[in-house]
Amino acid sequence: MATIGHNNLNAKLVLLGDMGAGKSSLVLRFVKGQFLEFQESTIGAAFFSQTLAVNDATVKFEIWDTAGQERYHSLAPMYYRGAAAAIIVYDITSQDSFTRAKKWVQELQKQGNPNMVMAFAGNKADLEDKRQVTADEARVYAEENGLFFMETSAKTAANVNDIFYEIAKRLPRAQPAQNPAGMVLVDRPAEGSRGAASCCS
Ligand SMILES: Nc1nc2c(ncn2[C@@H]2O[C@H](COP(=O)(O)OP(=O)(O)OP(=O)(O)O)[C@@H](O)[C@H]2O)c(=O)[nH]1
Repeated sequence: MATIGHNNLNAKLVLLGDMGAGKSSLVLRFVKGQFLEFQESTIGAAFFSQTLAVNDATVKFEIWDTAGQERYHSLAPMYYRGAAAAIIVYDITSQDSFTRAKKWVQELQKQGNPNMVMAFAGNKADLEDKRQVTADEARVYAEENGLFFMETSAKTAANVNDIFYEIAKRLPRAQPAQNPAGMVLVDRPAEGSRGAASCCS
């Protein structure tokens, strides 16, 4: 969920997509400005955080980078449950990864937070000569499903900060802080003083 207080917003964000699509690479590029040609496959999930300034507010993303291997699929709800935003990633050089990404969208539409901001990222845009998924095909799909679409490259950094920035701008701002410390403090008059004119300014 996104929580807000004094113009500071905390937002849980999850990355989903086929193995090898470039989820970890996008996060590594966004959080550390790095890219590894041989990025290791994620086991389970990995957590990162990064803060962005957007207009007069700051958004602290709490990022869950999930593992794309099928054997980890059953863990995914733990990471997307309660998320304010998701980036569904496919690899523009792989039709299979595009098909897999659409399955993730369906799953989020059925089981995710209904107000979730969803971004659809066609990654590896630097590999134009190996392209299997056209930008038009993905854009039409994204529009039909209420997602916003960008092609990205974790390798060249194209559109990487932009996709997080776009998400930050789209997060709903009207929500009051939701017990950030997990505790509810109620300012209740002491027993016996109720109704008395003894209170309290
Ligand atoms: N050319 C190119 N290669 C990329 C890009 N993004 C990722 N890669 C490469 O693709 C491979 C897989 O990237 P990862 O970031 O591990 O993919 P992932 O989606 O996190 O994979 P899992 O952890 O298995 O789910 C790595 O060798 C990366 O170097 C990109 O934008 N361009």
